[in-house]
Amino acid sequence: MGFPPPVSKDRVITKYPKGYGPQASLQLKEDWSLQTKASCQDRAARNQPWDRQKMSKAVVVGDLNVGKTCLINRFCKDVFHRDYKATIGVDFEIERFEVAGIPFSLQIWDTAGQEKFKCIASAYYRGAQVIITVFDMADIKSLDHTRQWLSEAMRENEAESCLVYLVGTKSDLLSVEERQRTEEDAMKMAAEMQGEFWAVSAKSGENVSEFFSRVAAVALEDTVLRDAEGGAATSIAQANSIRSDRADLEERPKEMKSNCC
Ligand SMILES: Nc1nc2c(ncn2[C@@H]2O[C@H](COP(=O)(O)OP(=O)(O)OP(=O)(O)O)[C@@H](O)[C@H]2O)c(=O)[nH]1
Repeated sequence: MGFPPPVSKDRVITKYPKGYGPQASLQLKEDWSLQTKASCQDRAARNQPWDRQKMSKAVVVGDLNVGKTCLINRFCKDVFHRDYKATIGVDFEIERFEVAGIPFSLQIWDTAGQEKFKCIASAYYRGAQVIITVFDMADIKSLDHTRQWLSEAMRENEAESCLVYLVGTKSDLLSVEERQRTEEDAMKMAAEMQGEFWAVSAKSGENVSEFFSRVAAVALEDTVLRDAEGGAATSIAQANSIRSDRADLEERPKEMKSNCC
């Protein structure tokens, strides 16, 4: 089976990461629950094989051109491209973390915002524990559309509950006043979605790794608590379904793309 490569230092999360701000989140706690910490200590002591480690699926949705791919690329590869290249269908990256002492992987699915590719992308919403709805802070219409993106993602996903994030990108393009106004509107939308708001810039890197660290820490806790409720099989079953998603993505016949588009 072998050992996985070590997790890079900036993916080791020992302290519960803060949210974007007190008004941006419904969840203001400052640490993992005692149950989560006890469970993590227990798992770390048992040193479980890496192929049975916890994994969560996050899907990133939103209008075309809002900056979904750039956000993921900034976090996973630390690059930023100025030129727009539309995502065709879906793609994903896996980022490995160590959270509260245990290995944890976040699978981040980048989906196409273009209408003609939507039917490919929505087939991959299934099994997502985290839904990240993205809008462009310099294009207020894209904020209005996040409601629709979230409801479609929830419908296709079929999960009972999800962790919801509303992310405003391109914060570097706004003046202080514009940013303040847009953030106020976005925080209202996030509250309506029962989600958490973040403002980021893939160009400058502002808040990108803080955001994904927060997602990883919250998702790990959610997974641990679900396991405690539903038996240890939950996250392993989920990891298996994620693996089969990858196989599906690679093997799905080309005709699906041509039928859709
Ligand atoms: N100034 C600025 N431009 C950005 C930022 N993020 C993305 N962009 C630009 O916005 C355009 C679209 O970015 P993408 O990440 O490709 O958008 P997308 O949402 O993935 O688009 P689809 O794949 O069509 O759904 C590109 O030209 C990027 O350079 C940012 O933080 N600041």
